[in-house]
Amino acid sequence: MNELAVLSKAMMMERKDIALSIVGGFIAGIAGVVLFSASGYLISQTVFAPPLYTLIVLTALVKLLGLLRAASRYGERLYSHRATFSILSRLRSSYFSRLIPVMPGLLNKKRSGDLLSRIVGDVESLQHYFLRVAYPPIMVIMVFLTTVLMTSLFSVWMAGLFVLGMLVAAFVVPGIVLIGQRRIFGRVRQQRAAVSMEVTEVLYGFRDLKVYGQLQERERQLKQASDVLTAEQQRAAVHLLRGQSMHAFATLFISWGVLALGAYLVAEGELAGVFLAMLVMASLTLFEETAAMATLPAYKEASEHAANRLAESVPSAEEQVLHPSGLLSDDEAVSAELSGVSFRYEGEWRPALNDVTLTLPPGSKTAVVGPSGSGKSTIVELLLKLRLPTDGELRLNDTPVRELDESSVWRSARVVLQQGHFFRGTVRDNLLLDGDSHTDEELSAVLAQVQLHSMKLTDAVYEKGENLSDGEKQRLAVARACLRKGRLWLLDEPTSSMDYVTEQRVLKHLHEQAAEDTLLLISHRLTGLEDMDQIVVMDQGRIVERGTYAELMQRQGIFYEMKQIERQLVSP
Ligand SMILES: Nc1ncnc2c1ncn2[C@@H]1O[C@H](COP(=O)(O)OP(=O)(O)OP(=O)(O)O)[C@@H](O)[C@H]1O
Repeated sequence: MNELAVLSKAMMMERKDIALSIVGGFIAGIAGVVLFSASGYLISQTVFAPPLYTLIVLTALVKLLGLLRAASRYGERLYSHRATFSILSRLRSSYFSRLIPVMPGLLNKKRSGDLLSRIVGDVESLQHYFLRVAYPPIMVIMVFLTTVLMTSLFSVWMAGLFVLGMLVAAFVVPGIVLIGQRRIFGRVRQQRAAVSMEVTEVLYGFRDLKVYGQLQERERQLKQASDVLTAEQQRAAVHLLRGQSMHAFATLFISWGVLALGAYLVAEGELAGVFLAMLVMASLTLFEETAAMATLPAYKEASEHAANRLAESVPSAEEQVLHPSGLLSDDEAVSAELSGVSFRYEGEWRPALNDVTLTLPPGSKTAVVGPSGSGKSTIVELLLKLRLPTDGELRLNDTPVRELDESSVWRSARVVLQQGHFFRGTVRDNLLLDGDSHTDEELSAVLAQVQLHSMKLTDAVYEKGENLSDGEKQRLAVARACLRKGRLWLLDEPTSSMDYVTEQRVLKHLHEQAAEDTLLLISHRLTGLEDMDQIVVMDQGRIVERGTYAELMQRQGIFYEMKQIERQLVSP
């Protein structure tokens, strides 16, 4: 299902508000046409000095129509905007729910700035679809047909001219506006994506750009891209205004035509003169209602393009594997089994994991060691179902991971990744990330357990944890994991930036808390691994050695050599 199909579905769900807004818009449109026609008729009638009650009735009717028009226009705006915002929120949730599962792979292909531009700009563009694309033709057709029907009661010729005018206003003018529009709006979109990319690059790389003396140059490029975007947006706005002016000119021209034809029909005795002003006023008001048709092609094109861009960044609902329903139980420690698992990142020729077979029995403690780039973190990503194996099978609690609901996997896992993310807010906000409720006493106790005794829950945390040291960030990430309920601990170098004493205390606490759970620890240091049930040594995506600490030391293989090197480095 692409975004336009999602949009249509969302519109169906808001059908009550949409129906009410159509009724409101129709009443407002017809009330406007009748109001101005009645005013024209009233002015013409006064020339014949009619009885006072005629004028009183007409004046009262005009006032009543004025009130009706205002009230129904208000209702139309209220319901149509309410429907629009509900549709927008449905679109956002639908887009995000399809985006999240493919996010890790997507960031490999798209720059985050481009993705941001899609999430914000394109989803936002779709909000115009109902108000500016789907709604105006319905309204115009309803108001127009009713007016033509009423006009034909006075003169068929005049009704014919109205039809001609409508063809010009609804097809010819929008057709002309369409010429060149794709190019102009395409450039705006392209440039908007370019600016988003520049902004994210400058924001993410601010410090490095500054230190390497490149900041000014990047700022200059950003300003340049922003200036080009402004110029393109101006061009697009001028294009839209040109369309609107063309529409105003064409409809005014048609009203002059109505006046000329009316005068001719009056002179020929085919139309009573008292109706002339009424028909001219009706045409002026009717064509005012069609103004939205002039900008319709622009919004239609923008919405369709946005829908395509969104559809291209996430697989459609049909393409996605049916949402698996398997759940991991929180009551028992999780078991994991990788059988001949290989994994290759998209676009890479070399597999990050190559025929890996590994079992993590429930409640076991496993350490994974090995040189940088050997595939250790990739195992964690697969266990978290952030990515699926290219080959082989991965089972959690004896269920193939493909059949498990991702949220259930994430709920069962306590994760500390190498680069944990911290949000702007307080320490408390960052601890309560998963929405679980914990008392302040519990939170403070966990902070103490991870050796953050001096940190207060109200302490500020800057964006990306800028005001915390790397070791503090790691301890806060460990605290976050400790507060969760899952029975599978996945710790990717959780203590690499801590001093030796703190590291030992934090690891001791982790072992105590995870005593009954399954734990996988990726470690760059080879100390403190004596109590592990198994140690797995990886190199170039393969498991090259495995066993307990004692077994590996006795075998005097790769682990033993690594240990000797570490010992020499620590005490030369
Ligand atoms: N997002 C990615 N896209 C493409 N290749 C990747 C990606 N992430 C990792 N790789 C590659 O996959 C291989 C394994 O990476 P992985 O992060 O699993 O290694 P690691 O053993 O955890 O390394 P380190 O100890 O440095 O964290 C590396 O060659 C790396 O370049």
